[in-house]
Amino acid sequence: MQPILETDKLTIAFGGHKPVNEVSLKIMPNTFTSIIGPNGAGKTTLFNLLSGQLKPTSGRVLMKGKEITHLSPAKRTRLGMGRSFQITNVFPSLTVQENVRLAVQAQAGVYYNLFATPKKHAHFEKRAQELLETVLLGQKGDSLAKNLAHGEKRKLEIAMLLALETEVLLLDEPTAGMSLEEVPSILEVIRQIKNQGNRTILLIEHKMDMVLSFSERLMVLFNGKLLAEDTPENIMRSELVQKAYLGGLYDDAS
Ligand SMILES: Nc1ncnc2c1ncn2[C@@H]1O[C@H](COP(=O)(O)OP(=O)(O)OP(=O)(O)O)[C@@H](O)[C@H]1O
Repeated sequence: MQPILETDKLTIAFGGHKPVNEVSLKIMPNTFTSIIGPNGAGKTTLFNLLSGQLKPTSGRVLMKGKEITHLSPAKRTRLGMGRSFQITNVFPSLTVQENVRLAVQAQAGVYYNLFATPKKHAHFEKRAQELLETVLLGQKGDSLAKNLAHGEKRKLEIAMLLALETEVLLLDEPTAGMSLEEVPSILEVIRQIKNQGNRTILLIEHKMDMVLSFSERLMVLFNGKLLAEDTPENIMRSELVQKAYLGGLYDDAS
């Protein structure tokens, strides 16, 4: 089977420093992979390279076997790659429902028209409502986006990514900045999306309990290098990884 996402010796250098250094990875379709590693290991930089926010110094990024190394983030989104929490087109003064409906319409090629024909409108509205239910915002459709709590905004962003029919979902610390009460429901959202079984999810996360409960594969980044890639069980047993962790180099796993 062809990987849905692949990198080949992906490298970015800032001066002499290489936060991502010859990383070659393969992500298979409909899998859940977490990327772990200490602060500064290069995880977010790797996401920036995958999503196109940064261009590599060398190496390649491929999606479904097609090279996308030089495509803009918008073009990658159109190919089905979505990164959460970087959505710039949430309209704060529109309702939650309207925001998701516009994303559904954008995917259908009917841009920024709040007043589509009644039949189409009903179809878009129904799809928007389904997505809101997937992200547990089914009761919040009429709220203005700007009035949502932080965790709810993140759920809205995920609904909009799903509306764009994102096949590859890049989640960068989805529970960061959330109150303790907000965390379980975002975990439930991620679980539901995983259980639908039709998305490939890449997660950057420090919370090891979350990583272990979701992931089929783990990738360990260390000093910009891919130190290990395996099942969570094997990674946890790996001497190399334990050395990195126990050597005091990884002190923020919680
Ligand atoms: N634009 C940039 N210019 C120079 N250095 C950068 C730039 N972006 C990232 N870096 C450096 O790359 C390294 C990796 O940072 P990155 O944010 O990718 O790590 P991380 O693994 O995501 O860390 P954290 O877990 O703390 O989020 C850091 O040393 C950082 O200072």
